Amino acid sequence: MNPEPETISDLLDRLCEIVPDYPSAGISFKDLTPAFADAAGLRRMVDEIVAPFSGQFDVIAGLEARGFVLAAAAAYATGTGMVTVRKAGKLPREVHRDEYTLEYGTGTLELHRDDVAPGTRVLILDDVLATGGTVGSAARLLKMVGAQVIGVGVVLELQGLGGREKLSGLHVHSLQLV
Ligand SMILES: O=P(O)(O)OC[C@H]1O[C@H](OP(=O)(O)OP(=O)(O)O)[C@H](O)[C@@H]1O
Ligand SMILES: Nc1ncnc2[nH]cnc12
Repeated sequence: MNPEPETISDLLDRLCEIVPDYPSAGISFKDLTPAFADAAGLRRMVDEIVAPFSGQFDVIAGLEARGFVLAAAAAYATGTGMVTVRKAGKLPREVHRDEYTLEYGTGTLELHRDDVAPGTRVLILDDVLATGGTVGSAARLLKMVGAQVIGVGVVLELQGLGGREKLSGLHVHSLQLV
């Protein structure tokens, strides 16, 4: 008899490393690099993160840096393009800029003004949703160019940090609550 297939939750428990006090004291850092490095892990995460949004998006936005891994793979798998939402100072042409706060600091995200045409339906992907600062910022940038954010996919949703509440009005799909 075949063994039961591993659930996505069991897979993530196995392939996510928890690093205490990184990048600063008191933060329990969820490191998904082992899951990205695992062939079956990467495939499961990508397939399951886009599944609820099938047919609803024209392009996938990846949030620097770990969101790029998921977004590029998901764009290839679904036959769409991928847009990079980057940390400040990395994009060479005219950008929109937005400042935000996250669990362990503050940041600035940028999006090229012409990378997404008005009316484009965009799915945002990232590895972790914590306070929602990063995804909220990306959603504002996409709004500035007239795009329609149809949803947000994340691998891990950290509970108790208010991320989902901050993104009220957006369809947020997470593979695991931690
Ligand atoms: O919901 P939030 O509180 O905004 O936190 C989530 C964000 O934090 C991490 O990125 P980080 O800024 O550490 O950047 P990195 O991916 O470049 O390491 C993570 O990859 C998310 O993008
Ligand atoms: N605890 C955490 N682990 C990994 N990424 C994060 N982004 C924000 N908080 C995080």
